[in-house]
Amino acid sequence: MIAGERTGTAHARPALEAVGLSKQFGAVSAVSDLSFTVPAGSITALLGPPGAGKSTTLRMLLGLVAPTAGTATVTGVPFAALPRPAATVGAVLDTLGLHPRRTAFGHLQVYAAAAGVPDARAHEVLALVGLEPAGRLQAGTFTLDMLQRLALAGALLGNPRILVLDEPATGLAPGGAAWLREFLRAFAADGRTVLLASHRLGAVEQTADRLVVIGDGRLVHRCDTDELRRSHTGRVLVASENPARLALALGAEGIADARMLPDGRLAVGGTTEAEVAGIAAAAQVRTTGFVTEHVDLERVFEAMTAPQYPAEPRHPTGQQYPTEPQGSRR
Ligand SMILES: Nc1ncnc2c1ncn2[C@@H]1O[C@H](COP(=O)(O)OP(=O)(O)OP(=O)(O)O)[C@@H](O)[C@H]1O
Repeated sequence: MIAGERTGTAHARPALEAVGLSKQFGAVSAVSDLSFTVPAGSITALLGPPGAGKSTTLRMLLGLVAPTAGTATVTGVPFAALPRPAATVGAVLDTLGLHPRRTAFGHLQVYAAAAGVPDARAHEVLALVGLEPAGRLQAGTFTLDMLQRLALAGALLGNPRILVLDEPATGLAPGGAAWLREFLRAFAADGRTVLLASHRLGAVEQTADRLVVIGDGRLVHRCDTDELRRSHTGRVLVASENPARLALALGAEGIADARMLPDGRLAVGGTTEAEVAGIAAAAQVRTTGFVTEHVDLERVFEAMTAPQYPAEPRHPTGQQYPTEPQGSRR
């Protein structure tokens, strides 16, 4: 079970939850029987290739798209039933819809009125996202980085407990991704919750502590980010004078993942060069060379969702590519 998954206690009520969620747009199945939870206090990433159904899922959670089947809840109730939605959940789904001549502060004033918060809060959120100096500039002059920050400021107006962000790192200037990571970590540090959607694991790997991977609208994989890293730690390739004896020595130390390569080297998983060197020295096996192979987690993610990269345009009948993603059988 993933850390924070439902345990049956009142405290475990998830911040966001999808149960059997499906959305059909005409002949297109955008989301199919999708279930996952976003525990309070977590930073959860909804990952999937373009067209996997991430935005549709976020929109269903936010009550902007009606599910064809299943339920989407925020703190246990449908979005529409939230007594104070702006104080519960803030969202950035895109950075469009801004009037180019209106200032950043002017935009936030409009949203503040809608959220029922005073104008002073607009200054606060501009400062929170590092945009205070640009508050009086027209949005039409903004870079994509500034537009992303302005959209985030808007989502923060109601001081929500939950943030839902679609591709929040897109267009951020150099250093912006690190800034966003620190911002979201601080946001979650006091028990608040973040759900962010991305098509790239690399964009969220350092930020999210949980991953929900979808492909073709279906759940493909769910895990803690640490768990994914631990299960793909790479290998140490070691050349030695007596690989069989080294393998025995490693096994005696609980390192069982050692395979002989055709060139006579041992490929050892779940360890480090230093550890293998120490065990070899203790077993009096002379080593003659080490190479550490690192795993590219982005490739692991791509492999999970590979069947969802159709060569041809998506076909509603699903006949041009597998209808059941490989990973969904896990
Ligand atoms: N309003 C709509 N009408 C018809 N089809 C839609 C609509 N919205 C989304 N779709 C389709 O549903 C599927 C999932 O789209 P969605 O935007 O949810 O995926 P996504 O994972 O967010 O993709 P991206 O990363 O490209 O935004 C796609 O095939 C898309 O074309």
